[in-house]
Amino acid sequence: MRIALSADHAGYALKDELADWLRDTGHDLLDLGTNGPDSVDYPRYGALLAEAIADGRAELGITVCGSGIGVAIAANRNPACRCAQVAEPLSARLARQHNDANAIALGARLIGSEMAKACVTAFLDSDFLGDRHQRRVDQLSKLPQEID
Ligand SMILES: O=C(CO)[C@H](O)[C@H](O)[C@H](O)COP(=O)(O)O
Repeated sequence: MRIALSADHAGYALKDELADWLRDTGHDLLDLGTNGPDSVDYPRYGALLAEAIADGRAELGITVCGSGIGVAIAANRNPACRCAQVAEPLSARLARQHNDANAIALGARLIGSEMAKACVTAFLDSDFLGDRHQRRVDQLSKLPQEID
């Protein structure tokens, strides 16, 4: 399973730290940048992550900006992406179990690297529970056209 990573300038250092850690633990990664501190705009990096998931280059994604909010909003513009902004591991676990999230967004200005790693571990170690949650995820896929 390949994991895509992306970040803006506010998130690239945490993204790179997570990439080193994930590589060391044997994960296959797709690093979509950015790769330095020069200011860039987060919509591109949220969108690049979602595109990699949509076209099958990655199964899961981790995206980072200052708060995690901007990249999450951008990623979720792609209907193939269900990206949850998380700041603690329970939310990361529930995002997989209930929402079948295929990406998480982290805020490098909000949480430290140990909390970020705890979120990533919870996300990667959890599975979608299906059942009633599948019905709701199916409904998400039909939005905004069909609201019962
Ligand atoms: O999109 C964001 C907020 O929703 C991110 O935190 C960005 O990283 C942030 O806005 C970048 O801010 P900067 O002042 O340009 O570094």
